[in-house]
Amino acid sequence: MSESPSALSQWLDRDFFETGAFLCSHDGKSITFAKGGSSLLVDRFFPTANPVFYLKDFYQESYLAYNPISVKEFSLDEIKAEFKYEKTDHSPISNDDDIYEKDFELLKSAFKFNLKKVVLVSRENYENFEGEKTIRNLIHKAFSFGVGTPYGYWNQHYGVIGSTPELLYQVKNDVLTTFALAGTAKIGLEEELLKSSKDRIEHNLVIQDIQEKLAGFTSDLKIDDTKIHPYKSIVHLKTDMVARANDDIDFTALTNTMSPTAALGGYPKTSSLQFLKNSNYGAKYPHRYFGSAFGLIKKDVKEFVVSIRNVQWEGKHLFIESGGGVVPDSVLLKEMDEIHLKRNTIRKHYL
Ligand SMILES: C=C(O[C@@H]1C=C(C(=O)O)C=C[C@H]1O)C(=O)O
Repeated sequence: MSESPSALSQWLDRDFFETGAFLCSHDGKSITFAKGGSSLLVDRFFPTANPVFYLKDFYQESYLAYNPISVKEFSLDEIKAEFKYEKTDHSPISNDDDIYEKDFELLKSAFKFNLKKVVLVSRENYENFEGEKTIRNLIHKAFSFGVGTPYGYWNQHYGVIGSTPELLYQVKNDVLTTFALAGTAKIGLEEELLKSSKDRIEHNLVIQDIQEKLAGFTSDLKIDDTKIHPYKSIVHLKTDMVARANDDIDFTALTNTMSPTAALGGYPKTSSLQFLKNSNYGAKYPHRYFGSAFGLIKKDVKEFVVSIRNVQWEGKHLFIESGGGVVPDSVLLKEMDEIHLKRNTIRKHYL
């Protein structure tokens, strides 16, 4: 007897592979898939009860708003049964590590001014996005990664699929959940990371940044102790934060204010973004979604993750971006190692 097709395989069609999205909830309990429909550039979230996905521009207060034709929740078992990996070759063709080095030197002199931390990024490029085959492979990989929150979004021009360790915020009922995640080491070096003053400085700037930003939107903020957070072959410093959300919260304003936090932009926000826009990397890639907010607004939950630890594509061209926080005490070779640790963890699993 042949097996009957699952609800997921019946729902999947060409629309999904042209424009689609998915997001796993922070507690891992529900996985929302979306297909078809269109994306448009907006400055404000829609006042609608229908679920809408938003991807923020890293540098600007504007969003790609994705309003799908069909939205459905599927179980992890259904997803794992549907999306299988089909072998393919994505050899690296180039990277921007030379630009990273130049920006690192520029930044070191900029620290004399009003800057405490900037998150510099590099990327590696690979051959050949292959449409449905690549999307299926990447979805399989995002859900078999083992840590983080699987997410993805694509249209005919741009796409991103990954499993992120970082929640920007979740608001459920009147509770806002978030955390500071910054400070990185290889697995096995947990004690050194907890004791590293450079990593503590980077991390505490993220706590301070989130605390300052939440002040206008929440009350009763509680900040937990800083702990180790494992992510495959990497460990991070993580501090949980929870607050009571104000009744009249404006989610566009909250997302604009929170993103990017000092974990992805820098501290203070305005001058670090100014530095990044004017950097060699910013000049080469003036349009950027890496490290920005991606999320879902629906009636009872508002949830945004930070778009990192992913594979992205533009046209046929695939790439992985990775970054790390730079403070005045940072050393170039160590920062490059951190970028390579993050990049290799993603490349080994996904490509
Ligand atoms: C920028 C990335 O990660 C971010 C930067 C970190 C750091 O500087 O230590 C740690 C976690 C993330 O907040 C990335 O994954 O590329």
